[in-house]
Amino acid sequence: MASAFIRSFASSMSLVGFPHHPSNCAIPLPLIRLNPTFNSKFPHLHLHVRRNPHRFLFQVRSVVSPAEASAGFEEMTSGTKRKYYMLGGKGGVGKTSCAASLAVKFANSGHPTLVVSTDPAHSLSDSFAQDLTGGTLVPVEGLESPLFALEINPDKAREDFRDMSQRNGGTGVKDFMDGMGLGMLSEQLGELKLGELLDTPPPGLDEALAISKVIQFLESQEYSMFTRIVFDTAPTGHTLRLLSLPDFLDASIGKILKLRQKITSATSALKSVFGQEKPPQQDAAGKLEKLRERMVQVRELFRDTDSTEFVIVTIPTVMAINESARLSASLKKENVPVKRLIVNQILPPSTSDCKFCAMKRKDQMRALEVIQSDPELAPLTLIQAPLVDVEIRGVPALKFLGDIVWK
Ligand SMILES: Nc1ncnc2c1ncn2[C@@H]1O[C@H](COP(=O)(O)OP(=O)(O)OP(=O)(O)O)[C@@H](O)[C@H]1O
Repeated sequence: MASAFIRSFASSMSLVGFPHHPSNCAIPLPLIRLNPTFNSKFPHLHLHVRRNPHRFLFQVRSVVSPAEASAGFEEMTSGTKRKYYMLGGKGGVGKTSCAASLAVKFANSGHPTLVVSTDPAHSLSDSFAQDLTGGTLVPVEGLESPLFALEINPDKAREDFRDMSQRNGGTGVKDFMDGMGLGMLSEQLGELKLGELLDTPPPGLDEALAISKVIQFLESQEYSMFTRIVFDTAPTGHTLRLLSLPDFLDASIGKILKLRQKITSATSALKSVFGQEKPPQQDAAGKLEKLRERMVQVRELFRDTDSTEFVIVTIPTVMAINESARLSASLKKENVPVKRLIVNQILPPSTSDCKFCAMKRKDQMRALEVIQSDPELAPLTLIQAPLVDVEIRGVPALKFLGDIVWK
C-alpha cells in the first residue's frame, strides 16, 4: 500500500507539471493538483499545499477525521439506574433514525426501553414501520426484549384544547390541563382567568405536553420499569423552548404565588376589619407550590449529568454544523449535558471513478474539519455515521444502523 501510494503520488504530481525545484518557481497554488486517478485510488487522502517565502510545503492528509471516536456505548449501557437520552438537531438530519436505533440497541442489551417522540411532525411510526400513534405506550414488534414507543400527538391535543375551551370555557381547559398532568395549575389559576388567556393555544404547548409526560415518568408506576428513555426531539427551535419551559413556568408560578399571597393577606386584612371568617387559601397555595416543585424537578432532570444527556445529530455540511454549534452553545447556557455529536450520512470513500461522489466526500471532509476547529463542537465525542445504501426502516434496519453508530 505504502509503495503504491508513493508511486502514484509521484506520477500524479509529474502529470500536473510539478516543478523540479518548487522554491524557484511561482506556480499559482490552485494549479498544483493531484490528478483524478490518484483521487480515485486514494479517496481517503488529500493534498494540502502551503507556501512560505522559501518553499512549498506539501502535506498529504487522511480525510478520515482524526477525531473519529467510538460512541462509548458500553458506558451508555452500564448500570440499571434510569438514564435519559435526548437526540436533537436540524430537521431531516436523521434524529429519528439515530434515536430509534439507539432504543433498539438499548433494548437488545437488556434495558427495558421507552422511545418518545416530542417532534410535532412524528416519524417514529415510519421509522419502526409500525403504527405508534395514539399518544399511549405501544410495544414495538420484532424485538425479544421490551421496547415501547410513545408518540405524543400535539395536533390532536391542540384540537381538543381549542374545542374544549370554546365549548366549555374554563372547565374544558381544566379537563385538558388535567390530561396533561397540569390540572392543578388550571384549578388554582381559574380565578385568574387562565381559561381566557389560554383560549388560543400558547406557543410551546407541544413542549408542555412533552414535559408533562416527563413528570409522569418521574411519578407513575406505569413507567417505572424503564431503565433507558430515548427522546426523539423536535428540530432545534422547539427543543430550546422545551428546555426553557420549566424555567418559564417556575418563574410564572413563583410570581402567581406571590400575587396570591398578597391577595390573601389583603383579603384577610379586610375580612378581619369586617369581622368575617378567613377563607381556606392555604391548601390551594400548597398545591401550586407542589406543582412548582415538580417543574423544578423536571428542570433538574434536564440538567442532571448523571442521568441525562443531549446528543446532537448533524450532517456534514457547513450550514448544519454551524446550526449544531449554536444549539450546543444554547444547551451549554441552559446547563444541559452534551457529550456526543453524531455526524450522520457521511459518504464512504469512493472506490469508483464517480467524480460527484469524490467531490461530495471532499466537501463533507471539509465540513468535518470545521467541527475540529469549532470551540463548541471540537470537545464533543464525534460519532461518524455513514450514509447507508438501504432505507432505514423497520427493526432489522434500525439494528443494522445501531450496530454501526452505537459502538
Ligand atoms: N445514515 C443514513 N443512511 C441512509 N439514510 C438515512 C441515514 N440516516 C437517515 N436516513 C434517512 O434520511 C431520512 C430522514 O431521516 P430521519 O427521519 O431519521 O431524520 P429526522 O432528523 O428525524 O427528520 P425530521 O426532522 O423530519 O423528523 C429518512 O428517510 C431516513 O431513512
